Amino acid sequence: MANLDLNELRGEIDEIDQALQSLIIRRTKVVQAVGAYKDRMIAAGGKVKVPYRPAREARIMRTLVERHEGAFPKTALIQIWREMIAAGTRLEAPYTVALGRNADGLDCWELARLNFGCLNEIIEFDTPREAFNAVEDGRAAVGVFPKPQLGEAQPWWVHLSEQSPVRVVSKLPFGGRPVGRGEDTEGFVLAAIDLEDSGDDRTLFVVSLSKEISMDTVRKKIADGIDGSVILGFSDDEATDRRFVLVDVPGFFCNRTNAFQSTLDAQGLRPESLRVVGAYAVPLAEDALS
Ligand SMILES: O=C(O)C(=O)C[C@]1(C(=O)O)C=C[C@@H](O)C=C1
Repeated sequence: MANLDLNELRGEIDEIDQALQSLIIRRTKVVQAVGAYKDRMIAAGGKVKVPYRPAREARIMRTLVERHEGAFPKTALIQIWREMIAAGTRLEAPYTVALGRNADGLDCWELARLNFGCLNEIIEFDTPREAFNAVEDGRAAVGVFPKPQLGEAQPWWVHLSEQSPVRVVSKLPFGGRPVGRGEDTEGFVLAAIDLEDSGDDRTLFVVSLSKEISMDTVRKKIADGIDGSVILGFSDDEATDRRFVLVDVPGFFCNRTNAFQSTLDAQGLRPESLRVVGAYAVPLAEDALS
């Protein structure tokens, strides 16, 4: 009798597996149609050639987590979709990942593997400049770089210049950390794509200020001006008296740089220049995943 029940249950699992597989086959055909649409846009002169759309992915993941129920862990659910999305994106265009490390040798290999799936090649580079170049010249579709550290030497984000189409487009981990190695790492994804609003985002600015203003003053004034803003890094320009500061601001500010400029002016910081260097979907909170 027990055996009979087991066979019945396994029969039901087989049925479910087949239904899931049929849906994956169907989803893949739709993703290929999206790829063909993007190809037509590129042929018509569209400049964005990388199929990665992190804002759309963030919306998909948030919806999955919101409607989930039952015992299956949400982080594992997300990982199933990560594999599906990464494998499908690869059908749209080559999807190589450039891995940047910081001056301490830290990288985000585990985060890159989890986010971009088991199939995509991860190329490791010795310097942030080399990894950045690979994204810029199209040898890699995306780059994964460790979260900047305050006061670090040669930060990678100084390469996000006005002349470069490369931007920060996503933060990792988005939903669920690696278990064990890499569990404490955080990173940013870089790509040469347009910044899109996911509905819950943060924006990264590089602000050029006089070195005469102390970092304590900068920190205090920016924190007073914008609730929830964080300074992620700073880098002194050797040749001038300028200092570049990387500021992470809540909200999607890409079309509203004036608002940020006015806030800094009101705080008396008067930046010489101010640029958006990225925007990213706010990752899922740990408690939303439990
Ligand atoms: O919606 C798109 O633009 C797609 O290419 C489809 C898809 C997906 O598999 O759902 C794949 C890659 C993108 O990063 C986002 C979503």
